[in-house]
Formats: sequence, C-alpha cells, structure tokens
Amino acid sequence: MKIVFYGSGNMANAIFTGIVNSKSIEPENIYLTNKSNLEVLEGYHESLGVSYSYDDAELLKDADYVFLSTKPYDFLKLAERIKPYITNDNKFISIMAGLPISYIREHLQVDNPIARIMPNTNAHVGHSVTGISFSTNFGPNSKQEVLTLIEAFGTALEVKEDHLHQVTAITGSGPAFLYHVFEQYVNAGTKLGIEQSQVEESIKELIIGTGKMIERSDLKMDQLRKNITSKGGTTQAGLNALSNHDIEAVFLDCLNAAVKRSIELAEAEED
Ligand SMILES: NC(=O)C1=CN([C@@H]2O[C@H](COP(=O)(O)OP(=O)(O)OC[C@H]3O[C@@H](n4cnc5c(N)ncnc54)[C@H](OP(=O)(O)O)[C@@H]3O)[C@@H](O)[C@H]2O)C=CC1
Ligand SMILES: O=C(O)[C@@H]1CCC=N1
Repeated sequence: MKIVFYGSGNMANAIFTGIVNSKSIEPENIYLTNKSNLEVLEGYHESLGVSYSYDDAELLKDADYVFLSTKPYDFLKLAERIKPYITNDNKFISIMAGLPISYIREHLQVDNPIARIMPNTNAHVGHSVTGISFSTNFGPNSKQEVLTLIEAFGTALEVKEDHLHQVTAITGSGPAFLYHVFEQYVNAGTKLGIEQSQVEESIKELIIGTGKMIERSDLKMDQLRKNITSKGGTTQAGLNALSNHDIEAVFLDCLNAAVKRSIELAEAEED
C-alpha cells in the first residue's frame, strides 16, 4: 500500500508518525510533500525513513490513499496543483476541518472516493480519536483498509458527515481545551506558594496517572471521583467550591464556539 501526504504539518506529522510507529506500513511506502519546506521533509526522511518528493506525477502514480492535510484555506491551491496528476487509483482522505466532501470533489473535479477524517494530535502516541465519514462510492474493502489505517494511530468513530463539526470541537480540538485547563491548574497550584517547576512536574504526573486510571479501571469517572471524596474532607470542600461555577456551561460555550467556526469554515469556502 502506498500513501501520500499533501501537507506535512502538525496534524499530518502526528498521523504518519503514528502509522510508522505501528509498523503497519513500510516507511518507504509513505510519501510526504508540502508547499516548500524541504528541510522538514528531509528531517522526517532521516528520523522515520519515509519518502518525500515534490514531483506530483511520481507522488500520485499508484498512490492508494492521498491525505489532504493542508489548512482549509490552502486547499484551492492544492487542488490546482494535483488535479492534472490524479489517477483512478487515488482515494482521498481529507483532514481539513469543515470542508465537505462535495466541496472537495467539486474542486478536484474527479469522482474518486473521498473520506473525511477528524483526528487529533494524540495520534503521535497512538491515541487519536478519529471521526470518519465516507463518500457513497467508497467500497467496503477500501473502507476497511482506511479504518485499519486509522486504528494504527488510535480509535475510529464512523459518523454522518454533518456530525463531523461536533467531532471536530469535542475531540479534534479537544486536546487543546484540556491543555488549557491543565495550564490554569498549574497556575492555581503555583499560587499556593509551591515552586512552579515542582507544581508542573507533579501535575503532569497527576494527569498521566488519572488518564491511566480511566484507561485501566472498570469504574466510571463519577465513581472514581467519589472514591477520592472522603465525607467532609478536602476533596468535598474543593468540589463544593467548584460547584459555585457552572463548569459545564463554560465547556458548552467553548464547544459551541468551535462548532460554529467549523461551520463557518465550510460556508466560507463554499461561497
Ligand atoms: N493541528 C491539529 O490538531 C488538527 C488539524 N486538523 C486539520 O489539519 C489540517 C492541517 O493543520 P495543521 O497540521 O495544524 O497545519 P500546519 O500549518 O501545521 O501544516 C499545513 C501543511 O500544509 C502544507 N501546505 C500548504 N499549502 C500546500 C500545498 N499547496 N501543497 C502541499 N502542501 C501544502 C504546509 O507546507 P509548508 O510547511 O511547506 O508551508 C504544511 O506542511 C487543517 O486543515 C486542520 O483543520 C485536523 C485535526 C486536528
Ligand atoms: O484548530 C483547528 O482548526 C484544527 C482542527 C481541529 C484541531 N485543529
């Protein structure tokens, strides 16, 4: 299987690194390209053993899957670049937030199968949650191949295309929202008077340990929380203070803003 990444930035990097680490595809069968940053391509060739090229005819020849991994507003220039070289073998996988399959097809001007995926950068460590939606002409064998590819860097969640806006907000952007919460937690912890570096190290370990508890325990998160909350103790006091703030409303505001932006990205390109 030959796969090609048009775009080798933050998200593509997490995907192809996850695929290489999973050993599911020989690195030399993974081809990278980008707009002009040759140094980046040479770096990945050195570190991961992947191939790279700027020759679109070479890249797309016999390419089974072609990842469209540019920012949404760079897609039109990408479409112009690759249109002359697309072959019947090429099945497209778009990671571009907001851009509908119909829009991608309109500008590639081909009937090739197109899938949209919404991964996140936890693909680096094989734990992406990736929403996926297929065009109607994506055959069952190819669908399975794509799902297997995605499972090389995390879990796949097949959804209706319209629901990719919500998936983008909840899990595509999700790691950034959680990083922001963790940063505020470190700031608060430091304000208690402990050395910032000690607070940062201990909260990093707290997050990793809590993640592993969620991964390994059979208990749901509310029970895991209750198991820490001794009656009349420190945790209950802290949770009482937290309940004075509508945390759910804060996150709903955050997620709705991300969904709104995803819809705007789709509408902006379709205008
Ligand atoms: N970052 C994330 O966590 C997530 C991002 N996404 C989606 O992934 C896509 C990329 O985002 P991200 O990786 O953060 O962006 P980056 O800016 O990190 O990467 C963009 C890449 O696109 C390349 N590029 C731009 N124009 C062209 C072109 N004409 N031909 C080939 N390559 C081109 C750039 O090349 P060069 O460096 O040479 O300019 C660069 O490698 C976006 O659509 C985003 O919505 C989806 C889920 C999560
Ligand atoms: O911020 C963005 O638009 C991209 C899509 C999801 C995460 N990053």
